Amino acid sequence: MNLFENTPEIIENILPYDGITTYYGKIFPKEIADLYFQKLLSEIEWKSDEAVIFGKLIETKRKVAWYGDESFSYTYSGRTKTALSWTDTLLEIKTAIEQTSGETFNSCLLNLYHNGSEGMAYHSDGEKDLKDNAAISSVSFGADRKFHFKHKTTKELVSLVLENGSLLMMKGCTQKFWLHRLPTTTRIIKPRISLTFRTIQKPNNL
Ligand SMILES: O=C(O)CCC(=O)C(=O)O
Ligand SMILES: [Fe+2]
Repeated sequence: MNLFENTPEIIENILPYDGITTYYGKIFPKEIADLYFQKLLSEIEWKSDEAVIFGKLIETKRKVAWYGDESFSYTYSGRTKTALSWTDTLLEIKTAIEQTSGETFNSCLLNLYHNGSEGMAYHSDGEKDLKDNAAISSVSFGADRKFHFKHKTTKELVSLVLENGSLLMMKGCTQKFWLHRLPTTTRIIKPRISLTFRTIQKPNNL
């Protein structure tokens, strides 16, 4: 596959200050992105996510999965999860992302949003297991969805559309200063899969 056949317009930094978030645009051609969407839909062990909201354990409609180099444990939204081993498809995508960005990753959190009624509320990914200031790259397949950033103190908003086959990379101090969310919408009736590649810090005794 030649990733550079259709070199997309790169937006080096979509944030005005306090972080670096690069939008690489559609790094996969449509046919390849559609194929990856179908493969991921059937191959990944999708599970409902669990979150504690007002002291109650809630199951999300959005499905999630967690893959990595080793059986890492990772705490996300207050719940601890253990990573499954990479599939061939995930390794292929990971290699493409690493080549495009020059960054490396050891794990990936996947999200499946069945339609626009499912999203993710404002948060930042600064959990203690994540390496400080390491890049987080988000690959999108399926329906195009809006993505919002909000500065934690100035409240400035930045919005973009994450397209089918696109790559967004959050790095530097982005997580420290900015929240991000995937807003819900009634307009979108098709599903979307996102892959967020991350670097989990290994405990010192491993
Ligand atoms: O689906 C997305 O693009 C965002 C997912 C996200 O922010 C996360 O998993 O932390
Ligand atoms: Fe996130």
